[in-house]
Amino acid sequence: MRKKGIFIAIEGPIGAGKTTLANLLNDHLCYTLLREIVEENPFLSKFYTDIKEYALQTEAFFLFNRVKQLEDVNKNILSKCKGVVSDYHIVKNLIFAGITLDNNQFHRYKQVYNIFVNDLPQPDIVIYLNSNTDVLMRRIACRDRSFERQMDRNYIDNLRNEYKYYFNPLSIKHNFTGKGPIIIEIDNSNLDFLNNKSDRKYIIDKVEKAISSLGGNSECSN
Ligand SMILES: Nc1ncnc2c1ncn2[C@@H]1O[C@H](COP(=O)(O)OP(=O)(O)OP(=O)(O)O)[C@@H](O)[C@H]1O
Ligand SMILES: Nc1nc(=O)c2ncn([C@H]3C[C@H](O)[C@@H](CO)O3)c2[nH]1
Repeated sequence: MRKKGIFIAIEGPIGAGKTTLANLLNDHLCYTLLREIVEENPFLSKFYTDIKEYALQTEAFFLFNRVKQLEDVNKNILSKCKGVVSDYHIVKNLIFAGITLDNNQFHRYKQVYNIFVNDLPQPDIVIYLNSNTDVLMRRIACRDRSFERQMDRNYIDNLRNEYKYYFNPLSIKHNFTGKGPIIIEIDNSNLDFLNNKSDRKYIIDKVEKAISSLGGNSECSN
């Protein structure tokens, strides 16, 4: 019998489809949805005009907000044996900070990250969503957030590479705490899980299989 609810986190570069998939999975599973803070970050739009200048404030804000969100979710949801679908994993702080901060800042940021992350709930399942850079750029443009209009292709390319490094099977043990989550890697370049039933089933089947291997419940109870 599990003592905690199943915790599923979705990760991947900007525009990979995390929020879209989190909504869809959550509708299917009837878990609690945890959404990342975006518009609330007062530094983010300035960050996109001058990454070097605003990186430290931006990364610090994201880190401390996520720590608070995950502490709350642990106390109020997971510990009551209810499941959570999150559209981020805390490791994204290191992935972004690794390319936006200078070496000195990153070294100090990582020390703070490590202090907090050990006490946070770790996901049981991580869905790593990826797409090629052309598709990511196209989807970011279609979504048309005002602060992402001048998105630099090199930034997205660097992010994709950093994600690849973090989710490389050889480095997963080192990058994720505890015994490590079940990782489900999905290339979302040619899928359309919003409109295509079989694409949706493809993902849901994988997730349900992972949930049942953990002794969890993937059926909606209401
Ligand atoms: N498989 C797909 N096919 C077509 N469009 C998609 C697909 N997945 C996502 N999209 C679209 O791409 C855009 C980006 O998706 P979404 O907002 O879910 O990405 P995200 O990974 O949450 O991004 P961010 O990192 O910025 O939060 C949205 O407009 C969404 O509708
Ligand atoms: N610098 C930086 N660090 C983060 O931890 C981080 N997390 C998300 N984002 C940006 C990406 C999208 O524009 C938007 C939505 O994901 O917010 C981040 N940017």
